[in-house]
Amino acid sequence: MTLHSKLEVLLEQANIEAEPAQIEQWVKLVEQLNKWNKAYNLTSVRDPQQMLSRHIIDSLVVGPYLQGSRFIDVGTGPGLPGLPLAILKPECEFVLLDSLGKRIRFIRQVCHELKITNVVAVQSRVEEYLDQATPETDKFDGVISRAFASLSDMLTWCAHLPRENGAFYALKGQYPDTELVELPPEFTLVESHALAVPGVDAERHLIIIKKRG
Ligand SMILES: C[S@@+](CC[C@H](N)C(=O)[O-])C[C@H]1O[C@@H](n2cnc3c(N)ncnc32)[C@H](O)[C@@H]1O
Repeated sequence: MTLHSKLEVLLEQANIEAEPAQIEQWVKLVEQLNKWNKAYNLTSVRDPQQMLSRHIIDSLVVGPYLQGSRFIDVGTGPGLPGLPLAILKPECEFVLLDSLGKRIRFIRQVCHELKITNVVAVQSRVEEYLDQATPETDKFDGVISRAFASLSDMLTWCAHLPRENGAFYALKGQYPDTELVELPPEFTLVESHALAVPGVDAERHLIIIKKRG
């Protein structure tokens, strides 16, 4: 089965509607991940067919929960989940941030090749990116992360990034009971969702957290 047809099946199973041009961009993203993986050590998933479910669909299932128009993906690595989401939501702006230069160079190269215009890739430690004095317009409706840090560390390092009423979206494996007990007191869990990811047997959960009002 080609990557294209396999992705079409997975998208249908996940109830994700997409234009042919978007499907083509996700396939090209997988091809770029596969091409640069050895040189840049981008992901431990080596099989492009596996990348479709474990990277593309696993990122896209977050899409329906995002509220707003400006997002940051912290610890994005090779652009996950930020790049698949930016392709899904071309009307939104995405900042993709990672401390490692080679991952940011990969994202810039992919954006150039795939003509993705709603992504800005930033090399920085998240703790050093923006500060309390940053205007609201430069802050974010959503701070997204996957496989980045404990909830407590993520919230502490990223507390200055959301706009007023903005949210944190953390993509986790098993439901993170222990991490939720240890949330810093100024934050509260607003929603959690068990996610079904076609082609992925492991548990997936989306945790949505906000600052207390
Ligand atoms: C395990 S990888 C996950 C990458 C991607 N989100 C994914 O799901 O495949 C964690 C990433 O976080 C980045 N990272 C770790 N600490 C960071 C920090 N303080 N600021 C920015 N990036 C950081 C690492 O360079 C790495 O690319």
